[in-house]
Amino acid sequence: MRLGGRIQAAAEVLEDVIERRTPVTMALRDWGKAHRFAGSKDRSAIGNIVLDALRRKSSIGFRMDDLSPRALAIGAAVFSGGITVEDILEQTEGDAHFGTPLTESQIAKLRGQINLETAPEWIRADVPDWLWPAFETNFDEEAVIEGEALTHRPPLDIRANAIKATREQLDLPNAIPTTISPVGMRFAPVEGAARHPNIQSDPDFMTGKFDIQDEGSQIVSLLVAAKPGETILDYCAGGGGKSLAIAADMNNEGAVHAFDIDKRRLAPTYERAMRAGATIIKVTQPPAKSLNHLRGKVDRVLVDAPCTGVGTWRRKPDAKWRLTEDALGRRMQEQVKVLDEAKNFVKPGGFLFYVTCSMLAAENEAQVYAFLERTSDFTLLSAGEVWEDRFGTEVNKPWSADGCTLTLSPASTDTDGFFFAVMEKSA
Ligand SMILES: C[S@@+](CC[C@H](N)C(=O)[O-])C[C@H]1O[C@@H](n2cnc3c(N)ncnc32)[C@H](O)[C@@H]1O
Repeated sequence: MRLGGRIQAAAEVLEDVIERRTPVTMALRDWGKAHRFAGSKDRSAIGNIVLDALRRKSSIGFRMDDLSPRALAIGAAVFSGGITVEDILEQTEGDAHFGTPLTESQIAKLRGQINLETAPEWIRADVPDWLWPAFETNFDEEAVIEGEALTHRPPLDIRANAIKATREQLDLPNAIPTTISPVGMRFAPVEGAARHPNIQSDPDFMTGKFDIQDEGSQIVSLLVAAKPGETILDYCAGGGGKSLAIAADMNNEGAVHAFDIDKRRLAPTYERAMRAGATIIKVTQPPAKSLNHLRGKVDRVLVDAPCTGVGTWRRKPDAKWRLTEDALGRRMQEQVKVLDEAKNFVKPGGFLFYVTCSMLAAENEAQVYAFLERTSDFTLLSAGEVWEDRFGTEVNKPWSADGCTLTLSPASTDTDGFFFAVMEKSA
């Protein structure tokens, strides 16, 4: 396919996502099925334009003075994808697949006629307007920087599985060591139409020497600071990503109980633990009463709570525009529930960790403070001290709204957004 066909295809996929509210992965898959002639390079080029357009929907719409799927696709190709107006003019001349040629007005806008600096802050930050007050309250003068950093293409991070290999032993050309996690390697964000290597077919992946995990997720798992021989409960384990990281950090000695209310989400954990050789992971299927034998006995309980996923907007940009106040409210209710359930497993003198991949105070600090209000036997500890114990003082520090909890973000730590708090149960 030529450039014009790719841009037009991206516009069709965007129409499906924006106007019919189809999830972007499904819309791209459906397009691929209906256009089997398109090669893998075309698919990745189209995917990049679509995802870039969704990451920067507001700011591209402002700069193009047009929020239509076609304007967003053209704008994304130029403002994010490294394609010049001249490229488009030259390569689409007489190309029926591109549809209507660029107008004079579009050309002027693509050349920067409209200054983004004149836009309201929520547009410059590409944060939905209804969420902007919450974002501003949390990040104050950094709010635009934090929002804008969530519009960049993400890197691809892997975690060396210490049970089987160090990161130095992995053969991953083009990956560089992550700067905070001592077990991570990073493939830089792709440029233009490129895509990340398919590392799932790498022999070291298939034999469990590494797993795919964002550095932020690695970091919060390391901040649990689990010691070999301890008993850990990962109460919202999902597919087991953090259980695996914790088991490796414990040198595969002790026990990591992986539980999730949703057994379909938990299912991949069996196979992943086997591949990683993480024999200390014990998967417990719902209902939660199967965990009764652990009540009051666990050294460290991790609550990786269900949340809006604001911190993952770089990877799932359609979620940004799909999010509603109702959905946020539902997640907040679930967060109260998981904290109140999980706390019962912590032994006296043990620790409760509250983690989300959100960057909204309502799901983060506010949940922790409300929990401490209604629970008398937990004390909030300084997560900053845990951070320094683990990572020292030289690396990029996360944001902290209160000096006690931590918020990792693309802008502060060059990771996905994550919130981390640690509470100790009185002895
Ligand atoms: C953010 S995801 C966890 C991701 C996972 N820890 C990982 O690292 O891949 C939140 C999980 O909480 C689970 N969950 C929601 N309510 C729950 C509850 N009451 N008890 C246990 N798990 C719950 C959801 O099913 C979901 O898998």
